[in-house]
Amino acid sequence: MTVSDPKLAAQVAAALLDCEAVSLRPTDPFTWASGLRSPIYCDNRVTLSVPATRSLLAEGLAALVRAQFPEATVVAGTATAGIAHAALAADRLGLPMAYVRAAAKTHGKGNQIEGRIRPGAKVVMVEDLISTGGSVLEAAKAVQAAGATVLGVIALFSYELQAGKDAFEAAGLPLFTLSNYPTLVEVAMTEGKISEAEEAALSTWSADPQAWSDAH
Ligand SMILES: O=P(O)(O)OC[C@H]1O[C@H](OP(=O)(O)OP(=O)(O)O)[C@H](O)[C@@H]1O
Ligand SMILES: O=C(O)c1cc(=O)[nH]c(=O)[nH]1
Repeated sequence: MTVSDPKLAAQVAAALLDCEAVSLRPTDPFTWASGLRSPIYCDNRVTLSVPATRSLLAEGLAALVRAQFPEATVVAGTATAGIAHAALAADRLGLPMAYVRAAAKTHGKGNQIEGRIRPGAKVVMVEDLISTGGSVLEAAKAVQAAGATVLGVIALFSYELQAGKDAFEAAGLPLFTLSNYPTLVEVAMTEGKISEAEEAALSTWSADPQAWSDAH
């Protein structure tokens, strides 16, 4: 898991805080896609409603593809929250775009992959947010099963959980993100957007998210 530009990581963290994408609810925890319960939720979907932030993220993702995966032939979003960001980045890159559902449709064409990913394509997966990595890595498996090569994953944000790091290592896929949890907390503290008590609570959670989840 790599943040390639610390200055951009801080800028993206500040933008997420500014558009109120980040919520803290320690006494009424969020349930994540993985089933983990958490005191924090980062709703990157709201960035689509803020043009300046949306552009910052799209430019950042496109730059990641140019720098890390110049051989990419397709940009593929993970349904649903990764789709729009993949489309915005693909448009800037002039590359084909597709998206991958969590499961194949049970009607219509029965597709899991929408748009075209041909055998031999070199695909960069786009996700909005990485917690355990389960969603995007399942989507990557569908792309591989279609005969394409997955070069790696890019995302707006990662919690940097050990479970996520292990999952990417096991899948043999590199992950590059625009920002991450440590940067978010640092910027939130510097800007006075979280109190010392909230920082301490988040620190307890991030030291062992599974234990925190089990206890809540
Ligand atoms: O790394 P993971 O543990 O898989 O968690 C992250 C995933 O969870 C969220 O999706 P969600 O399932 O809430 O659906 P959505 O994208 O349709 O909003 C998010 O958009 C990621 O896809
Ligand atoms: O793991 C998740 O489901 C998740 C966490 C988070 O902070 N934001 C989000 O959209 N999903």
